[in-house]
Amino acid sequence: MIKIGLLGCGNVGHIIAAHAGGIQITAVYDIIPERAEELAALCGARACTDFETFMHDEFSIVVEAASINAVRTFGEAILRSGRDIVILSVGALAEEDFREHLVGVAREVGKRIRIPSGAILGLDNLKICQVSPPRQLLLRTTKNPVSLGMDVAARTELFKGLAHDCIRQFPKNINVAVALGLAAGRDAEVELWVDPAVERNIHEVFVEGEFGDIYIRVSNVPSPDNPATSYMAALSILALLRNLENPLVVGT
Ligand SMILES: NC(=O)C1=CN([C@@H]2O[C@H](COP(=O)(O)OP(=O)(O)OC[C@H]3O[C@@H](n4cnc5c(N)ncnc54)[C@H](OP(=O)(O)O)[C@@H]3O)[C@@H](O)[C@H]2O)C=CC1
Ligand SMILES: O=C([O-])CC(=O)C(=O)O
Repeated sequence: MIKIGLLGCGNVGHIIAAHAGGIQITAVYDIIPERAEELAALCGARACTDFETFMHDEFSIVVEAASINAVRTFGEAILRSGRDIVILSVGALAEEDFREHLVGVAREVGKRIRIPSGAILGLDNLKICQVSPPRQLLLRTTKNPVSLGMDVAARTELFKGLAHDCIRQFPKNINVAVALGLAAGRDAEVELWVDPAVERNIHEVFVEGEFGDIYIRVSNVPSPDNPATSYMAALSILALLRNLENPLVVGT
């Protein structure tokens, strides 16, 4: 059975714990000790109120569902401890220097950084763009203003530009754009909209290249405890973990 340590005991942490069949969560850590204690009690893990104690527990993978800052702070130490890391706050890898450093550490110690598909689809075959660079790679994200803690009366464009700039301004709402860029091998263009008429987190991906045209539209149910985060993102981590040891690998 795969043993994981869970870094981040918020919304995604709770969904993972609730559906962790076949996966043993041995330790959990959150910057807010009460959250770690509450989640630990739910899933039979050890509650850790500091990172060092967490790292002393027995697990082979850390699942990060905390924040970009958590990846920046703990990513290297996790890899150097001999564990793989699954990073949901993938926006941390938007900054090239940090990304190259972390990937260099992973290479040096022979460990892996895994990026789940999260709240988007298509990361598998978007890797063709690393072979055949696309003419266009655009993500249009539309969320209810509540997801961004805003109150607006009409559909409004909050951002238009490149993913690495967008994630700086909206670190909890556009990790998907960074994941798309990492899959495709180039920074994605992003439009971020809020619309009081939509109930879901809608991600539309437009790609054009010598291979043809791609349009993907994902209409995600927001998670119960954090509307900025789609429920699918937590399911995606569970699917990744369940398939880790499967000898049959599906998707590019
Ligand atoms: N790649 C993707 O497609 C997606 C990525 N995400 C990202 O996944 C992450 C988790 O999402 P979600 O569970 O909804 O978020 P939540 O805010 O519900 O939970 C995150 C938890 O981690 C804690 N935390 C934050 N920073 C640290 C740290 N440095 N050390 C320890 N604990 C920390 C938070 O505390 P506090 O509240 O005090 O910050 C909170 O308790 C977010 O970064 C989100 O943006 C989400 C959806 C899709
Ligand atoms: O990518 C993110 O940060 C969150 C997101 O858009 C989603 O969960 O739909």
